[in-house]
Amino acid sequence: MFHIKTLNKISPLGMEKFDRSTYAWGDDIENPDAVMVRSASMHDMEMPESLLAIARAGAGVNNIPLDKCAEEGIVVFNTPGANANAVKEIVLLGLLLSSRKIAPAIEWVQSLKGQGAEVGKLVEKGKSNFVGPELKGKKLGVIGLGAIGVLVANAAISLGMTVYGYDPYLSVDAAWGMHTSVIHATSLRDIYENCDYITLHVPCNTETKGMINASSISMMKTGVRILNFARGELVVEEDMLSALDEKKVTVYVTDFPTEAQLGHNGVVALPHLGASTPESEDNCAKMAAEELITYLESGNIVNSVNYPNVSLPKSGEMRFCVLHKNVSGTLSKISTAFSDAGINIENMINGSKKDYAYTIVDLAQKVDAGFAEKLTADPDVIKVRVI
Ligand SMILES: NC(=O)c1ccc[n+]([C@@H]2O[C@H](COP(=O)([O-])OP(=O)(O)OC[C@H]3O[C@@H](n4cnc5c(N)ncnc54)[C@H](O)[C@@H]3O)[C@@H](O)[C@H]2O)c1
Ligand SMILES: O=C(O)[C@H](O)COP(=O)(O)O
Repeated sequence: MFHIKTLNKISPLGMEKFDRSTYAWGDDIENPDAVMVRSASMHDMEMPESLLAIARAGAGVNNIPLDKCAEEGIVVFNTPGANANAVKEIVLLGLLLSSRKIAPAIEWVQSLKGQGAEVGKLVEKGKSNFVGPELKGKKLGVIGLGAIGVLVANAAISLGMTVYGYDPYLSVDAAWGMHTSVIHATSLRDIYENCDYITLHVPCNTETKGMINASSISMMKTGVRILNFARGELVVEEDMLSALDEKKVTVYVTDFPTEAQLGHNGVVALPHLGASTPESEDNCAKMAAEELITYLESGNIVNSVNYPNVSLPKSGEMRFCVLHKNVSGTLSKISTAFSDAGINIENMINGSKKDYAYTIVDLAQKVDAGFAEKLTADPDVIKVRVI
């Protein structure tokens, strides 16, 4: 029986993937084999010894201590692209919200309640306060051309915008999916100096944290509109609020509001709604559940963010799954341990990601599962599972 702890509300369509005869799940599970999470922060959580894997039903994994998990042999997954369409759609809304003064206009119209037959006249008189520019013909800079950035770039082309895209780590798949009219920005400066609208679609990490700050804003066009549906920490808050006060930035649309931003002139704040559609919640939950089932039942790793993706069709009678450090000699130590014990390896695969590696060993015959302890005795071996 596998036990899955849920730290957020996860779509039932995902949880239904787990077979009730072999899985139990809930938010009160103790000593779980796996965790399903959305945005709940796991940084201060004690990781139970039983924990083998964490699946983030979503894209951003900055709520999970990835290195600590890797050190403890806990494989972390996310669900690449599963919520990208939902975010693309809300970014299009964000572009319009940043241009057409829609939020204050809606608020103002509501304030006319009680004006009776005068409402029509008041609307016509007041509407000039809410004039805003069209998107067509304007320049949009997309920073980060992954699952979301590419969809946003392509959609903006359809709206008649000129799109600049910046991503020094662009994947081949993303390049194939991108509209050929997207202009290749070779530096952030290209984006900052040229664009009327800038939208962020990068992960939050040590490289990107605070990338929008006084210095980067100083390179931008006066009146620029900035959209942040990626993570609040990408933007230095004080610098953004000053830039709004100085009218250097016209509008900052954010999905990650803070106390200081609420009510600040030029801030359009949404309550982290990017992925909140039934479709994306279902997609993410289903993909996350499938990743956990695959890992727990076969040891194959698909879509991990802290261990390499390694899959091997199961052959033979017994499988050893070895999570280990990516240091030279470990792989040969593992295979030598089997051959020294006279155990024949039927099939074997290995992969590495930064400091960590994963090896799957299939054996033609069953051996004493206690052999796993022999492998774990090696200081470079983190965890061994026998399936
Ligand atoms: N608001 C929401 O609800 C919501 C929903 C989904 C994702 N997100 C956020 O959006 C981010 C992107 O999501 P995604 O699904 O497109 O992820 P993704 O991994 O498909 O794409 C991220 C892209 O950023 C690029 N990148 C990384 N570092 C970069 C840098 N320094 N400069 C430029 N590009 C860089 C990568 O090469 C990759 O192409 C997530 O990490 C998450 O934080 C927010
Ligand atoms: O990174 C993500 O996928 C989004 O921020 C969505 O977060 P959520 O699952 O909490 O809505």
